[in-house]
Amino acid sequence: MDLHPIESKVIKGLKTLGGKGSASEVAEAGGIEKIQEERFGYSLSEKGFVKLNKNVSDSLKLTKLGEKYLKKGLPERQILDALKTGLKSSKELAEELNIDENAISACIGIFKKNAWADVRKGDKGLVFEITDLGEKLLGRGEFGSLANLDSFGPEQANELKKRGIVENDDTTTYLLELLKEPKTSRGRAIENITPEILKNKSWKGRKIRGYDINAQTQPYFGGTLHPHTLATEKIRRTFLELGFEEMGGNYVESTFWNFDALFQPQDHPSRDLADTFYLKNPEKSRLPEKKYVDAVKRAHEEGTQGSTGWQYDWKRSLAEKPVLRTHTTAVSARWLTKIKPPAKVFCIGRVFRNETVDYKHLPEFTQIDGIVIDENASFRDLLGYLKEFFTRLGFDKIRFRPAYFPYTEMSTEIEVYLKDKKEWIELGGSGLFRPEVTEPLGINVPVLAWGLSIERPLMMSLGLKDIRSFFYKNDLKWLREVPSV
Ligand SMILES: N[C@@H](Cc1ccccc1)C(=O)O
Repeated sequence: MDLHPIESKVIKGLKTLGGKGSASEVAEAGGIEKIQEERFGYSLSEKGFVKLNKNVSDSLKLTKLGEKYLKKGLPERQILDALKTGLKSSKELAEELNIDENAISACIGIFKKNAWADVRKGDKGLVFEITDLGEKLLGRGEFGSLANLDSFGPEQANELKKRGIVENDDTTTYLLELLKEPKTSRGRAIENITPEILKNKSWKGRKIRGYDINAQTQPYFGGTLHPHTLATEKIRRTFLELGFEEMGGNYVESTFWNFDALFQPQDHPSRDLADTFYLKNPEKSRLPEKKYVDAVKRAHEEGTQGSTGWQYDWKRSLAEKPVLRTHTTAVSARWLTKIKPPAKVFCIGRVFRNETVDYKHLPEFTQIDGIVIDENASFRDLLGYLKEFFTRLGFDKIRFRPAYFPYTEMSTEIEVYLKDKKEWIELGGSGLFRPEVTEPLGINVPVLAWGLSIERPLMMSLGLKDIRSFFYKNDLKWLREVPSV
C-alpha cells in the first residue's frame, strides 16, 4: 500500500507518541505544519490503520466575570470571610470589600439556602451574620475554588453557570490511535516527482507512488439556478408550450388597473391601506384613453348590459392613486385593451401586499396570471386549460371549488393534491371575466382567467417550513443540496 507523504508523517508521529495522541500532538511529532483538525487522519481511518475519536470536553471555564472573581474569590466567599470578625450591614460589606450592594444582595439566596449566614433587616438596612455552618465551611476549606473548577459539585457548578461566572468549555479534540502499521515500500518508491528526478533520470528502475483513485475528495459545487427561479422557468415554459405569449407589466400600477378595471368597487376592503401599498411618489398615475375610463366609470355606477353596477359615484382621483400591484391580474386587465381576440397571454411577476412578515407571509411574492380570449371559450374550456396546465406542472390530481372574485363569474378555486404530503392545497383562483370587466375595455368575447401564487406550493414540495428562506435567508448549504422540483 502506498501512502501519501502526509499519511506517512501521521504514522510516524503516532509511532513517536507510542500509538496514541491528539491531532495536534501527532501533527507536531510527525512534522506536519498545517492541519485541519476535523479531517486529520481521516484517510488513514478509512483505510483501517487509524481509529479516530472525537472528544467534546464537558469541562467548565471561567467567563470574564469569573476571571474577575478569580483574584478576589466569589462574592459569597469574600462576604463570609469578612463576617468572621462580626455581623455587618450590607453597606459596610460593600465598603469593606469594594463590591456593589447588588452583588451582595445576589448572595442572600445562597446564604439562606445553605444556611451559611443569617440575613436580617436592621436599622441600617440588611444585616449579615455568619452561622456555625458558615464558619465550619471556611474552616474546612471545602469551599469550591475558582482556581480549580473541578472542586465544585454539579449543583454548585450549575448555580455558577446561571450567575454567568462559568460556562461550558466545549472545545473539540480529535484523538488518533494507531490500529496497525501499513506496510510501505519506503525508501524505494518515489513519493513526489521533482524536476531534478526527471532531469537526472533517477526515476529509472524505481517505483513511483500510485494514486488512490478511491480516495475521498472535497465535494464540488457548481453554480445552479435558485429553486425559485427553476420553478418560475418551468411555469413559463409550460405556458409557452401551450401556445401562450408573455406579457410584461410594472410593479407600480394605477389603482385603475389594479382594482377599478377589475370591477372592484372603490370602497372594497382589499383596497384598504392594511392590505395595499399606496405610493406617495408619483402622486398620480396616468389613466388610459378617456373612452376606457368613462366606460369603467359607467360599469361601476350603473353597470353594463344586464347589470346594475355598484350604484355609487365613481371617483377618478381614487383610480389615479399609484399602488404596488397586489396581483398580476392587473396586467391581464391592462392587456385586454391591447390585444385582439383570439389570444392567449400570461404574466409572471412580483406582487406586493401589506403583510406582516412571518414564516407564512411576505409582503412580496410571485404570481402568475393567464388569460384566454376567444369567442368560443367556455367555462368547460377553462377547467380543461387548468387541468392541462397543472398536469404539465406535475400535479396529477386537481379539483375545483366554487369561489368568489369581484371580477369573475363563474369563479373557482383550484386545489392540487400533494402526493407525499397526502394533502390538498389551494393553488389559485380562476373564472370567466365578468362583462363588467370585459365590455368597458372593448372585449365582447369570453375571457378565461386564472392566477396563482407559487411560493406556497413550492415551499411544500421543497419541505420548507419558512417562506423567508426563499428571498431573505439564502442558506448556502440548503441551496447546494436542495433538489430541483
Ligand atoms: N387575482 C386572484 C387570482 C385570480 C386571477 C384571475 C381570475 C380569478 C382569480 C388572486 O390574487 O388570488
